[in-house]
Amino acid sequence: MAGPLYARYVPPKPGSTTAKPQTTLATSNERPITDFTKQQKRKRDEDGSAHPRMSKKKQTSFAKEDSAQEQLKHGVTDSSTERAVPDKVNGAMRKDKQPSTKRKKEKKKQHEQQSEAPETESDLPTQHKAILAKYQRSTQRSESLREQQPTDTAPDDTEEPTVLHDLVPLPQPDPAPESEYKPTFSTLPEWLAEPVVVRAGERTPFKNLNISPKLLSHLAEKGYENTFAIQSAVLPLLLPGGSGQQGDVLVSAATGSGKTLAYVLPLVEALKDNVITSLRALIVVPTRELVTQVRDVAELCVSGSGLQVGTAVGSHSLTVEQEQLVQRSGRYDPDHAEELEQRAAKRVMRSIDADDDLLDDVLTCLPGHVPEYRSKVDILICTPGRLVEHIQSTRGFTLDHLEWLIIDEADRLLDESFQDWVDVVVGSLEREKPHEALSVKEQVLSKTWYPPAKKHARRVICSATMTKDLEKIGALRLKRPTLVSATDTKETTEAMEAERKEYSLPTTLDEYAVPAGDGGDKPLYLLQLLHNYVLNTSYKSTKEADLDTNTSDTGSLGSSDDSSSESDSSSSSEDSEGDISDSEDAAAAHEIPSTHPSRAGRLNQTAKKSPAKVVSGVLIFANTNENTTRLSHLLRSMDPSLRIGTLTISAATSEGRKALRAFRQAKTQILVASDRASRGLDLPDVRHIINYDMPRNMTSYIHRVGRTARAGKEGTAWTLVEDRQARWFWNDIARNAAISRSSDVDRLRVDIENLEKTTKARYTKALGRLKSAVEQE
Ligand SMILES: Nc1ncnc2c1ncn2[C@@H]1O[C@H](COP(=O)(O)OP(=O)(O)OP(=O)(O)O)[C@@H](O)[C@H]1O
Repeated sequence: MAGPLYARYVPPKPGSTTAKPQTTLATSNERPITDFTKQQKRKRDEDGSAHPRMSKKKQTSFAKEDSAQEQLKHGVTDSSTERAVPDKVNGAMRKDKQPSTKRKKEKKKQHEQQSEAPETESDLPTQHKAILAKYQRSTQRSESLREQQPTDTAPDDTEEPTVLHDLVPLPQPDPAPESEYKPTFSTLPEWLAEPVVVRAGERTPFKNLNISPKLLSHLAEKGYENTFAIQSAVLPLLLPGGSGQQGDVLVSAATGSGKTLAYVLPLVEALKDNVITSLRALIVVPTRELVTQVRDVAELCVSGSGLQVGTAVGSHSLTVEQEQLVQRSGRYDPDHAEELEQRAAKRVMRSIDADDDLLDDVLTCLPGHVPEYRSKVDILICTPGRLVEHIQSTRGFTLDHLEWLIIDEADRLLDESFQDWVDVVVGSLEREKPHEALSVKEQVLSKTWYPPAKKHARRVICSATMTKDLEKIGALRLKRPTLVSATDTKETTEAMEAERKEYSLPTTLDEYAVPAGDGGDKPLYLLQLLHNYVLNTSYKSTKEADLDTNTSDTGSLGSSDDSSSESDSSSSSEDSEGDISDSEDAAAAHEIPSTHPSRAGRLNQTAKKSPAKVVSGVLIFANTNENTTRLSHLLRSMDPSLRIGTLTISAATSEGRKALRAFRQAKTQILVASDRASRGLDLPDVRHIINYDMPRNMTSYIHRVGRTARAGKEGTAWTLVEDRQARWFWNDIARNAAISRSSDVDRLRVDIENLEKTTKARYTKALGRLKSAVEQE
């Protein structure tokens, strides 16, 4: 049997005068048609019959083949009909079988015929005419058919409407509701994505926890009988014998929720039985004020236990601190001493170990003795920069014995590099202990095939605004971590989880936004706010009249009386505030009298308190040191009766400490501060926070307002909002879905238009004085 004869037609090259058919074989295993095939073909040609076993398809193919050969013989070009193409191949194949001279002659003849090809139809031979006529007929027929066919767009008027005859469409079920897409994956690790959430208000008596009686008595002295919510979740995890299985713990809870005690108690409980003093717990906090504050809590817990608490802050002299932290003595060890003495002698010759500080101490030791260092503290509370200094330059200061590493205000500490403190501390924790630092048991075991694994210093990481940045958290090399998250709000745990609230504000906190126009007269707004709503002092009579009679012209706050509401709404409609737009309008719905009668009542109570006795402090935040000092200066000269303290980052420690002490003791009623006071400070009786300058971000807002409403006490936060800041404030702070708050932020309008002339004059004078003071600087 012949192989399959597929061929591809190659059209003539453009410009060639002849329409010579070319063929290209598609198969390589072609072979000439066998004699048998030729005989069969010849027979078929003679009697017009097909091969008995030939299929119909093949018969048609042969018929086509013959007709094409006929056409070729008579010089019909390929382009005349498509159907001739495959047949021409066979024709060519057959020609291949002819001797080459014969083929050449035939080609020549063909060429001559084609070059003499007739131009008109009448010149064509009769057979060709018939083919051409057939072709033309078929084209005409297909064209007429195409014309008859209706187009898609044509309206089908002829179609009759379908009569259903009792056939009604079957009722179809409603489409299945598409379920809301909930990703089954998280980019966060499971422990971080799904924290242990503590219910608000969950309290446990301290005595029910694994706490020693002595510690319990210290707590009782302070009046602490029951845990706060976060403590009831964290203490069982961290206390010795608890359920924590020594894993690391991250604590995320609102400001003032008692995180300090939650980590100080367990570490004191765990270390209290140690006989030898060594540095076993390190508490890192961002500011020196916090160092002092945490030390107070630690001192309370360690009293009577023999544990030593030390501090390290950048503002103290390094040498003094070194003395306070490390005890240097000599140990009799003649072999080692000899070696060290030799090295020390070489160093004197400046040949080796120029930086080996240990050798300094060798020279001061008794003969045959080597220097030995011991930590003077068990618990060290420090700022990160100074810690790095001690690790790098204090002889004998080592973290080799560390069992607890606490990082408070972690998001802030991990955000800022502080001399790459994380890498230095973690690196120091992970290095192999020198042989001398090993206990006798460890020394013996270290010589075996299976030396004991280095003990992991347990990490406790705390913040009110815990970072979820894995890179930052990863740098701490946590082991089996658990995130404990507490909300001090009334929302249920489920609601919190559903809404994925990341931060929470204390339930006892009230928040107000005070529109301050374009910000040009912010000091006046502040003064009005202070006198009428916060301190309620010199303007008290006016204010009380406002609250009682609702004829206020100094602010929109009044009672829940209808007339008051009217005056409020009219005043707010008159105040058209440029770009405040929709967010502000929405916020206008939270104007105090109509929406929060309870809160208005609370504010009325505050306002009606005796003006003579200032019962609570006010913390005013400005953004920079310069703003802080200037504002403090301006307020003093506008109203000399105000007792004001100032706390800036640049203030010397003693100045800052003095300012804080005076404020704590209520010698000053107002503390104007930079963000130095925004983190962690636990100032008693701070009833009001005023954001004179808008905080730079949401985190900063949470920490600032968290200086009030602590430990279940009430507090109020006021934020002066300039027109250009309104949109950002309402969207990112006041209505931020990530913040869980017990009530909405209200807007309070403070009117400075109708201020008394004397106040305005005083303000202008004060500005003049400030200007000259600034010029003198
Ligand atoms: N169990 C308790 N009972 C009563 N008061 C407590 C209890 N625990 C802590 N406090 C008090 O609550 C106040 C706030 O505690 P703490 O300063 O530890 O809060 P915090 O969560 O660390 O706040 P921040 O995030 O602002 O640093 C402190 O005055 C502390 O004395």
